[in-house]
Amino acid sequence: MEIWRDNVGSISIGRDNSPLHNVGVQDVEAPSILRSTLFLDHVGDVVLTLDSEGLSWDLLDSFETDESVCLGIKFSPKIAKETKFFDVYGVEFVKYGFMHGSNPANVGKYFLSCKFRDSEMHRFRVHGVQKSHTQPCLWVPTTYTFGHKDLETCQLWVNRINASLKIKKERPKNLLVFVNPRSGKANGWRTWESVAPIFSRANVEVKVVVTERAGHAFDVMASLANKELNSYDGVIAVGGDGFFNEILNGFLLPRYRARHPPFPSDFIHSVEGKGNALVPKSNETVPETAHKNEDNSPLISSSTCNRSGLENFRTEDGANPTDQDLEFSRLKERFRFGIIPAGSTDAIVMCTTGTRDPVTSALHIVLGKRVYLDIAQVVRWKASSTANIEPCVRYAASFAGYGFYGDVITESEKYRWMGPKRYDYAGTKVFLRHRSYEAEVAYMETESEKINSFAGKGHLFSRTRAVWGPEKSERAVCRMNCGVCKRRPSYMSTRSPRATPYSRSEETRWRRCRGHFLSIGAAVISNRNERAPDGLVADAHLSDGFLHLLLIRDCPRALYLWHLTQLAKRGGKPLNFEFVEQHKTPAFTFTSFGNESVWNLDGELFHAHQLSAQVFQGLISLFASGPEV
Ligand SMILES: Nc1ncnc2c1ncn2[C@@H]1O[C@H](COP(=O)(O)OP(=O)(O)OP(=O)(O)O)[C@@H](O)[C@H]1O
Repeated sequence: MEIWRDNVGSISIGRDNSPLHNVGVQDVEAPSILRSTLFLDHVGDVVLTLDSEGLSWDLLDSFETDESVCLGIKFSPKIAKETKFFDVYGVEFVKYGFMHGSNPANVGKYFLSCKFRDSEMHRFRVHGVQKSHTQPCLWVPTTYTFGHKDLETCQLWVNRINASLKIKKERPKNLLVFVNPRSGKANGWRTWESVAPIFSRANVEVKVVVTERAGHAFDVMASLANKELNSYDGVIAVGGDGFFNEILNGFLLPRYRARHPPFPSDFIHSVEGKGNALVPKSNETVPETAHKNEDNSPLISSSTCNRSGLENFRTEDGANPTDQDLEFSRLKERFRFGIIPAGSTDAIVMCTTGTRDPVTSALHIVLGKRVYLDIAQVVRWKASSTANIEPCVRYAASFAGYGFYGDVITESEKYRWMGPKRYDYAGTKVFLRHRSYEAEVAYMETESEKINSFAGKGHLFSRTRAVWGPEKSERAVCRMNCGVCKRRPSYMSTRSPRATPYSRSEETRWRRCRGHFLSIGAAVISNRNERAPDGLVADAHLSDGFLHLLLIRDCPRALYLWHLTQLAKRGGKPLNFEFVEQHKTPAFTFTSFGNESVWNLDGELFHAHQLSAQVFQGLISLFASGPEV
């Protein structure tokens, strides 16, 4: 290939070595190679090449060799030499101005030959992403500023880079952003301000709504027509898990209709089953009693509860979905959620990006990453022991917890002014109370669960494993491009994607346990956070179609403290206690035998005396690529 170069003119060479003509913005189909001599800020003259993959550059004076030798010492340039388009999120003109000569710290060879040069020229900046050297989950923005005396040459490059970025269809162009100014240490707005420039550099249009009260984001999401929502590529929550939960419910409650999980007493003892094996009663219907919403939740009015609760969606056995269902299904496929962490816990961000960093999250969003997330549908049947049955649906993306977890969230609400520290304070208070609650839980048994209980009846080793759960080395931790999350769970294999695991009652077996529990929790994802670095359940996945039911039976306070300290430790084994049961299940039901009954859904209060929950595999997608742990 013949290359012609000088310091003023640009060079453009096509695949066939023929010079290219200036390429317009629309000219996406242009030949794929462009090459010019440009000045790279803090480096010097480079030959810049654009091809279908990205940009690469070589120092002009070392075009043929990458290193120089002086007094027998080799000097290799430390500067980056390329950036791929999948890591580039924007390009922009910057004002005509100074470009700086080579930086001795960066370019060994240039240091030796002392080629410093500062001069004014036309400039453009390419914005990309790079992984931090110390923490692979942390992404940092990088900028390369190129300059040329000739404006047209810069224009040509900006147009060509823009054209290459435009064909990245997964990248968002228009987003709805909710900012909770009260999140965490009340710094939601500052967090948004710190990342907003990333969105403008990436040419993403944003409509920003700063919430004025709890429930505001829910109301906006619930009231938008599907057509209007469709004009956005997604919605971004600048806040914590509770705020994200509000937006998620505003999206799903008025639009997504799914068959409910069974009512807690919808079971009869299995004919072949011994002990606590149960099957759901077929064709059981739940009384549709109108009842006032007793939950003081600002999120869901009783009308929303009734509407979403009573419309059982039965499409899996032949019924046709309505136009509205089809419209929602299409919307759900393309629409994505994003979270810019500003809350007190931020477990969903930790699990989906591997870190808790607003800039990393913003970069995941503008680069159009996608990861699917399981969502738990929680149906409260009765808010209190004396209430009538009135189904009320809520969705949770991370966790549903009762007992200790419900009490901590109730207590912590009184100390919101403390910011994130309120959880430590409330946690200590609740721990010292050491209360247990009588309840009954029934969960659907899956094949893997059966294997565990069968193994438990064998020799001692197997039994120890069944009670204590898998050893750490056996855990398949969820990662980027996780294979487990791509599989359909075994309980779904013979059914349509819409079918729930108990569509055919004869195929499912449930197990029941009653007792006094310190806590009951259902983790949708691992829930890694700063207080539990491996998460509540280290081997939970983002979209494997399972809930991890944790039943923590009453035990001496010292043992419970031991369990909690294991949770707080990296590499700890919080589930390796006899009083802790872990069941991987797609659904469970719960009935309290006490008077108070408070659940914690994604960090938000939910009063429920009787409830059922089920998981929907990969129901929504997030602008994230999964943790790189
Ligand atoms: N403008 C507002 N004023 C008061 N509360 C608000 C406002 N906007 C949203 N909220 C409510 O604040 C609650 C908590 O918000 P968020 O989840 O962002 O922070 P957090 O509780 O500190 O973090 P985390 O949930 O991660 O622990 C949510 O329930 C949300 O409904």
